Amino acid sequence: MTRSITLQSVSKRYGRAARAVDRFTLDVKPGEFVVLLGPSGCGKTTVLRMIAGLETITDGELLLDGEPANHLSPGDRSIAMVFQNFALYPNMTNRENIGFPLRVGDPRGDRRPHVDATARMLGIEDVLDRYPYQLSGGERQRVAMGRAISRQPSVFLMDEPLSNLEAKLRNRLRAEIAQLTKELGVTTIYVTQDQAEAMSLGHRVAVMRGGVLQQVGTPRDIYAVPENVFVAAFIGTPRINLLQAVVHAPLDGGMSLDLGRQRLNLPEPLSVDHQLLRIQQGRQIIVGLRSEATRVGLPSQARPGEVPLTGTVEYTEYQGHEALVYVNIGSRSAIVPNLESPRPTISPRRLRNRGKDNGTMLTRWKERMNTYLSGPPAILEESGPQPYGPPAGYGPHDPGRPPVPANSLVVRTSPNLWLQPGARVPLLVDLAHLYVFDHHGRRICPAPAELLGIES
Ligand SMILES: Nc1ncnc2c1ncn2[C@@H]1O[C@H](COP(=O)(O)OP(=O)(O)OP(=O)(O)O)[C@@H](O)[C@H]1O
Repeated sequence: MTRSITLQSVSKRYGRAARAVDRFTLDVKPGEFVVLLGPSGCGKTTVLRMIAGLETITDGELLLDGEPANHLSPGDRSIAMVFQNFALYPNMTNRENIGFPLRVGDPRGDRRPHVDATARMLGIEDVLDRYPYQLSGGERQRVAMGRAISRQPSVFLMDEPLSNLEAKLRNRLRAEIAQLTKELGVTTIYVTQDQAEAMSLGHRVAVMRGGVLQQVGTPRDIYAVPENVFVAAFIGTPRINLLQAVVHAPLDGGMSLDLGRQRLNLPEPLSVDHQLLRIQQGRQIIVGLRSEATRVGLPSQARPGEVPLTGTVEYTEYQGHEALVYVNIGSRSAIVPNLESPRPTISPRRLRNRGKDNGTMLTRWKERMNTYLSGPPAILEESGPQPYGPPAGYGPHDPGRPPVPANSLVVRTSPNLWLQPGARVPLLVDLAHLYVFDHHGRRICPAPAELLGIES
């Protein structure tokens, strides 16, 4: 049996602290595999524990198969949890560990065939008669999964089950988990901080920040149409280039995005998406370009929709199958704070005003917007010369390497194109891959469906 899970505006407050989870709404279909993704402390585990019944729900409603479930005890929910630190009974063999849930259900039943079948599925038949301390990390995690499977749950909740394992094993087990949950067809919610893991495992991915759900969608959708700058920056390697810019839209001339020392000219006739940028005239915006949106090429080689820029090579990172070139184009990066560890916060002003004015539409709207993004998602202010240092998330950096300017644009190229630091390079930007975010961090290009009058 597999079941649906619905969270309707669910919140969790621990004591008097700010909400660890804030009005979280999600509908998980029977048999679906949904990944909760976000940095440390954003509330993922809390959501999982509320579904399992290990944490009470402060506000909102949990439905299992459409039935209210807030009041159900953990034992009545038919849910199995797998944690990152494999909680096995040390004084039981692995066979006894896997068979334990069966023993609880039917003390006299013959558990052997079931345990053997589960162990075969997980490839751990050889270690069944050993104790957990005699296993490798990967084997122990498989036994923990085996124990979860023997309960024949209708829901799997997995809390970073692979994070303690080394990279190769993690990749292998990741594939096994995908296969296993598909075979079992059990509804699964999987928590991780690793975007690559989320993208490869989830039918859908729910991105969280500071207790607030930012976006939920298929991996393809959240990569291709991130709703805000936080999602854009959290998904994808290398991290998306985010540049401070100003919309330049004179009444009598062409429209462009001013990046500092140069402009991205938007070709005429303007696309609908670009026409909608006109209302941002003179405003600070954020331009997002993934590394594959820009290539090294002369203006004469431009394909339709590509516009030229130039830059100076700062550094090249050889990756084997490709090279990442860090190019200075004279622009300034927009910094997305809290990508690593946002914490829910309540502003002192909100605290002071609490209780005084809780009625007006404007107040409620402001609250909703604040909650939606949980603090400013990007910093645009000039803050003097930026320190040189590798931008976070752009791959390994060892201390012996030359410093990489924080403002450089990362461009993906062929590994055969070796560009020396200091070289001037012509670049072509594919405007089909251009993102623009407003100063609140909301995506305005490609235009949100509701602005275009499209039902999403
Ligand atoms: N029992 C608790 N009492 C008080 N605060 C808690 C408790 N459990 C979690 N929190 C707080 O709630 C917030 C969300 O924590 P949670 O563990 O859900 O985040 P997470 O996204 O799962 O983090 P991680 O990826 O590091 O496990 C954090 O600020 C955390 O400090």
